[in-house]
Amino acid sequence: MSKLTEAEFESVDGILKKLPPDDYEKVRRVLYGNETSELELPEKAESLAKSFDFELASCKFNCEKEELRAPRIVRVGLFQNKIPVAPTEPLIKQRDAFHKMAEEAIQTAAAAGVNIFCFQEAWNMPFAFCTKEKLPWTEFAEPAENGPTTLFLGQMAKIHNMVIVSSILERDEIHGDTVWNTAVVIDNHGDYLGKHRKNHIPRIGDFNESSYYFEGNTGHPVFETEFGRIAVNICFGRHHFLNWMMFGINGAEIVFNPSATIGGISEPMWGIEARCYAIANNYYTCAINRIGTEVFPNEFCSGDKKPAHKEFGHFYGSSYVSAPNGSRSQGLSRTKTGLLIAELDLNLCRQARDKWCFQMTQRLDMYAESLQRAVKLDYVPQIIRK
Ligand SMILES: NC(=O)NCCC(=O)O
Repeated sequence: MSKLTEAEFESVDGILKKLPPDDYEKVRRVLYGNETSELELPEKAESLAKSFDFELASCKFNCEKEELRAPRIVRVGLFQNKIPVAPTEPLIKQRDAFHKMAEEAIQTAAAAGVNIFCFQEAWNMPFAFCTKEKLPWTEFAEPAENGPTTLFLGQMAKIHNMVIVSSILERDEIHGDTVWNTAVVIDNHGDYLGKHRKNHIPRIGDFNESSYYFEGNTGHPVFETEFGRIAVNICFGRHHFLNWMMFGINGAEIVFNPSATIGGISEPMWGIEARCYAIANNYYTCAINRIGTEVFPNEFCSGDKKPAHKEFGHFYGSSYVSAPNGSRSQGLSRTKTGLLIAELDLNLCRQARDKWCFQMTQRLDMYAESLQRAVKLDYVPQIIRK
């Protein structure tokens, strides 16, 4: 079933581009908004991507020049990947393979001038929560501040003067060895800047992660980096509009959404959600999804009356970037490991705010007061009846 799905088609954009050019341009404008262009990437980036067998795509968003503020140009790199070796391999072999793949991706991103690089959710392990088994999978959990992956990426960040957002399974050794789903932000000097723990934990289909970790307790941090103010809304958090809103209220200019999701659950929503909240909050959003079908050693059930199985569907990639004015990049492939480079001018956030006045018209005080009442046990919904 999933093999068939994987082979189904390469990308939505690939199909759209089969339209006659005039028709394509009309459809593109309505579906994707303001025109964007491709970047001219250095030959080195192209040849590295080719040698590592990644798709390499790019997008530049247009922004008006201002007289009093200089442009604030930032390049982001979104990396979507298959697992490089099977989940049946020894863990150390798996971890080394993930790190090798990361090094190749970051090297390629550096050659393309990337300032901020972001991985998909739990990028350095198979997405094994569907199995409901603890060992060996919880062995992948490591301290956010100084675990082997953070230390390794710290070196990469320093060498390449790049901020790196690394979404991993965290082991909090100080607080009872608890496990969390966490995004670690490493600054461009290679130092740990901070972390954010996934706020909303799915309980849908095989995405039943709640027996591994609890809902995050780190609020909605925005990380001030040399390349702009960034935040991370991890996977299932993208369905929660208040989650997105709080990152905006705290001043985010780019919100990354590292994800792991399969076609059977979310594909029709994928292109809408991160883009919708870029519009609502007038910041850039970067949605990154993993790729491929992961086959686990033991069968597991999905609670859907179907026979037990060893995999739960195809992760469809399709990573993309949306701008504060609603325009968006094309998506990466549904089937290939890939790197999307997008050039953003952060001035567009304020330009979109001045145009649409969403912040001025949003009436937060009214909703704060209504929500205060709505969460009370004795709340009576405001319904008018005859
Ligand atoms: N990893 C994760 O939260 N997946 C949930 C499925 C979805 O939100 O599409």
